[in-house]
Amino acid sequence: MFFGYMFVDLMSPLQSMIEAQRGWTPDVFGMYGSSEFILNVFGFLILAGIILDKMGVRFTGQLSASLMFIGACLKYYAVSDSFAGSGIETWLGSWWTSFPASAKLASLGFMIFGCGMEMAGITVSKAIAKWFEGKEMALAMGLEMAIARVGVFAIFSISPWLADMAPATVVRPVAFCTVLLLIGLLTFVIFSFMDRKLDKQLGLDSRGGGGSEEEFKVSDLKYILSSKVFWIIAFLCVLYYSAIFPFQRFATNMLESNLGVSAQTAADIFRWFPMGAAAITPFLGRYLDHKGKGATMLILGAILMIVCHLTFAFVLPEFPSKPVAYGSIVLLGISFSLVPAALWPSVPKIVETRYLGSAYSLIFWIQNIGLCLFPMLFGFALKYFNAGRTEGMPYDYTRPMLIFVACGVLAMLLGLWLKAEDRKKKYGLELPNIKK
Ligand SMILES: NCCCC[C@H](N)C(=O)NCC(=O)O
Repeated sequence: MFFGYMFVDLMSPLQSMIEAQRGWTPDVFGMYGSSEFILNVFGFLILAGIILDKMGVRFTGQLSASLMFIGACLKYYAVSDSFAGSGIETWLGSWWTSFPASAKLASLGFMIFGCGMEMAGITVSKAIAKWFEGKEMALAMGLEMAIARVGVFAIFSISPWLADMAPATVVRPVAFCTVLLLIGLLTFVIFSFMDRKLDKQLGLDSRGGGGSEEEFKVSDLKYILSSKVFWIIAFLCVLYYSAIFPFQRFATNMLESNLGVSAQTAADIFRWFPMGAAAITPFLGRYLDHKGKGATMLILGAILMIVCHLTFAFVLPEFPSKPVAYGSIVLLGISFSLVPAALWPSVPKIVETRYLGSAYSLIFWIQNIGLCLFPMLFGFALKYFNAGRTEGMPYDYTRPMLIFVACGVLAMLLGLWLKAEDRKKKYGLELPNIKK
């Protein structure tokens, strides 16, 4: 997950460079960002959940890590100098000419990578639920997410540095992260040996099932889909994350534009966002394990996000101050700890273990629809509200940022609804995970 999250965001601090070197304008950049989720949205994630519940975490984990690596190799080729001037480039550049050939192939690679990445995400969640059921599950999930966030911090630091080495190029960071993904694949193979040992100790079959639980059937999906609380969690997830991950891809340029600083300085400021989240998420996970209050954390997280996005939209353009930027980034980091720390461990409380893979995949699927649409929507809004901008001028982010504010408001309302449902139906979302 560490290397996966690095790969996802390696281009985020390089928006200006990729625009200058490969002609990726903000709308192209936004569409490239969305491509990570396209195949998932068109059904791959549902299939991934079924594969996970049928085949178990070992097979699915290795398959997903392989897809991530294959997608990364394709993206590397797309931005490499050997692609420039090749026959494939000429052909890809001959249609839909406003979308550069390199962006088309990079997007295809990112799509394949995205299938693996999301499949790995649900696999890791199910594996943690399997290893830590009735124990420190939220802490374990919090630590996993913290490691992923450190990956984002690392790439916001490393990517501009690698790219800026003479001769400045976007190819170097892509190559670096592709190698890391190969190492990631190998680490999952090692995990698989450990997981097989756990199954032997627990007396489970080769896909990690066969204990007291019944086997998963595709028709079981109806139990998940007919649950109201499942839909509340799924919509809260899509709204919240749609205002985080797509924002993350534009945040460096937003800070560059609002503060009038270089891409490197902006990335140096923004990288503290995932780092703040990484530092706090495990503590919140531990708090949840021992004290509970999951639904309350979701509401609080959404409120903090609204405050931060309003600050980016209205305060920073008027007062381009670094302390204000740092303050909002840290607050957003706290929000980004509260919501994930509470959201993912809530899922095993509302569905049975045998369809946990499918439940996570359905939530990820709905979330991916948002993650796919919002970078495009935001990219288009940015271009639309900056119609008169000439090359080299900063972008005006004020009105586009209201898209993210609206997501936060709706997520907060869903959090309140979830808390009310939990009070009525006693799902235990406000209760601790550790059973004494
Ligand atoms: N590619 C970055 C998006 C990851 C989305 C993933 N479905 C997810 O929600 N992961 C949990 C998290 O909090 O990062």
